[in-house]
Parts: sequence; C-alpha cells; structure tokens
Amino acid sequence: MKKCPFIQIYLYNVGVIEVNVRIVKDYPEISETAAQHVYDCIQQKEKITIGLATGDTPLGLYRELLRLHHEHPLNVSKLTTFNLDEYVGEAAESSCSYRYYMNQQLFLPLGIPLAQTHVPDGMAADIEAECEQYEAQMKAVGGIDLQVLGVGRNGHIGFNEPGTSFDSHTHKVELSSSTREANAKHFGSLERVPQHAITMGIASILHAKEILLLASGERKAQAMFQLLEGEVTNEWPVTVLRRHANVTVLMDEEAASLLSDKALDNIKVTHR
Ligand SMILES: O=P(O)(O)OC[C@H]1O[C@](O)(CO)[C@@H](O)[C@@H]1O
Repeated sequence: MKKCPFIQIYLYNVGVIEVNVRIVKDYPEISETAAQHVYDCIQQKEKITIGLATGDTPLGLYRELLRLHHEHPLNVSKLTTFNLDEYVGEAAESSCSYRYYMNQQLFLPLGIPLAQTHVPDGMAADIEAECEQYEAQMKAVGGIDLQVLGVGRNGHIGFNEPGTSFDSHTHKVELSSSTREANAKHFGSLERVPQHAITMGIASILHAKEILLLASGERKAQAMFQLLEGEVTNEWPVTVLRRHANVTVLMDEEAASLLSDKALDNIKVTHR
C-alpha cells in the first residue's frame, strides 16, 4: 500500500483518546484507500472475517476491491463476511434488499461462495431467533476481524438509530423517519420503505478487532464533528467509536468541513 498521511487526533478535553483519522480529497480517494486496505487485510491473513456495510458510501470501495481482485485475484476461500443489517420484510430476491445489493455489488462478481456470506434474514418467521442466531454465527467464527462502516446523517451506525443502547446486540429496530427518507430513493417512494430492520447492535460492532469508518460529503460533516469533538452519547451513536481501541476514520474534505481549528491543531501527522 502506498504511504499516505496517517493522522491521529488527540482531544484532550475528553482525556487522551486516539482516533486515527485520514482526511483525503474526495469520494474516489476514499474508495481507493479503503479498498486497498481491505484487499491488503485479506491478502495478509490466512483466514479473515469482514463485516460489511451497505448504503451508497461503500459502493466505490466494492468497485475498487473488484478492480484489485481482477488484477491480482484474492483467495476468497479464506474470506467470511457478515453484513450489518437488512430490512424486515425484504426477500433476498427483492432488488431493495441488502442481500440483493451485496450479491450484485460484491459477492457474485468476487466469486465468493454465498455460504461464506451472511446477511440477516429479513423474512425470518421469528425475527428474535434470527437475531440470536446471527450473533451466535459471528461468535462461532471467532468474531469480526475488520468491520467496514458507513454513517447516517444522524450518526447512526448499522441501523442503530439515536438513542440505541451501547450494550445492544443484533436486534430489530424501528427506522427513524430521516433514515427512511434517506433510503426512499431505492424504493421508489417513502411509503415502500420498510418500517423495521434487523441490525447488528452497537456492542456487536464494537466487538470487531478493527473498524474502518467511511464518511463522504457535507451531509456527513455534522456526524464527523460529533464523533471527533462532541460528547460520547447514544444520541449520536457514531461517537461510541471513541471507545474502540482500533478505529480508522476515513473522510473526505467535505465531511471534515465542520471540524474546528482547535481539533485540527491537535492533529499529528505520522506515516504508515
Ligand atoms: O452510505 P449512505 O448511503 O450515506 O448511508 C449511510 C448509512 O445508512 C445506511 O445505509 C442505513 O440507512 C447504513 O447502512 C449506512 O452506513
């Protein structure tokens, strides 16, 4: 991987916390950097479990990862994946489901056997049992090595909306109206967006050994400000990442646009 500035922010008013932050120019650079990191992690390990996200943000990562894979094929037999979330009531065949998204955007072109991929089953007759089983499956493979995350405008991670307990595990959630509105474009209308989803909980996410959060665009600037300069609070679920020992936040200049001079003064630039 080419050497890139690796920036650490120390916010002294909340004790010394270390969040690795990389501010790159724009979305294509986020995608390339993230894909290279994921590719390298897969290459380096004998066996790896990766947590994956949906939404618009990781699309570039998946595209770039496939490009790298086509240049120098990955051994996908050592890869297991777990997705963060799924809509309740959307079948795998529905073009609005996250299973469908993952199959199209990554799994089928990558050639990974689908049995090695996991997405919560939004059609399960017993959603609670499905949530428990999903947690058990993650545990059975030894947990997630690298979790890729996006972030909602309101700071949600996975589908953990503001107010979600930091102790939560995989569970059923009611989606906030802002999240449903943000995702309405994929369903054709707001009415068609499911009211509920299954999501890994915040404790499930924090259990990952490493977390890579991607944030692009001005829409994410407030969440980035809260993450790096606000209080750790479940009103902004993303802020919980400050409690994790190995988080990298990869954002573009627009997503970094609300960071204060004080925070930027505390940035130390090092190199990988
Ligand atoms: O990447 P986007 O489309 O901005 O979405 C951000 C977040 O919102 C979700 O799509 C859920 O609304 C998450 O899966 C994602 O991390």
